[in-house]
Amino acid sequence: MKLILGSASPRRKDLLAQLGVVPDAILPPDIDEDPKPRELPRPYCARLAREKAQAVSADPDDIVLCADTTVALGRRILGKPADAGEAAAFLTLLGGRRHQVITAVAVRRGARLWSREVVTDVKMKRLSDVELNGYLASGEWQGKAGGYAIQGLAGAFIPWISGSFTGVVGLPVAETAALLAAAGYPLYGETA
Ligand SMILES: Cc1cn([C@H]2C[C@H](O)[C@@H](COP(=O)(O)OP(=O)(O)OP(=O)(O)O)O2)c(=O)[nH]c1=O
Repeated sequence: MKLILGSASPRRKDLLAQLGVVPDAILPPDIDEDPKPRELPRPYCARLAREKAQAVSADPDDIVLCADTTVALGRRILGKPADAGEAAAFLTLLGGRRHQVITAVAVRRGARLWSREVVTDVKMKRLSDVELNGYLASGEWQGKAGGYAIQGLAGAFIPWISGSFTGVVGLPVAETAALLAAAGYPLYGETA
């Protein structure tokens, strides 16, 4: 049995390491991340995590771990901004409001799949022009759902969350540990 992390995200590798888990291989899947018409954020996020897990090729006994993080403003899905202009638009929408960060985790072993979604409420303060421009110049928005990363400079914009900090960063470690255990991964070194 091998553990395959199906993710290009360095955050996910680091959060797994927090659990003492080092993947045997990292095989990022390449799937279409476009939402379907009228698709809501939570089902969208869950679908993407499952599709990522199905897209990684693995031996029947291997465990594949994938996740997706989606920022939701009401029914609206804010993905990874294409450019600084879109990041500015997202941050302007998010500032002064509460939004949700959903991370869906999917673990697959052969034909069996275990998955969970973790929803965290996040409050972002309204950003001044200096804060917004400084953040855009940092480049930290790149590759981040909603155009920000709580674990970096944008932490200064977030006075309050309710839910899972590691979920916002990209991999909720408590739920991930439970899913890995369900799939038979020896998390605490135990042998089957
Ligand atoms: C909201 C938020 C998101 N993010 C990141 C986590 C994810 O890497 C990214 C959302 O994009 P995802 O599509 O979930 O993941 P990814 O494209 O980085 O990697 P892969 O699909 O290969 O697993 O946003 C943060 O790092 N901090 C945050 O505060």
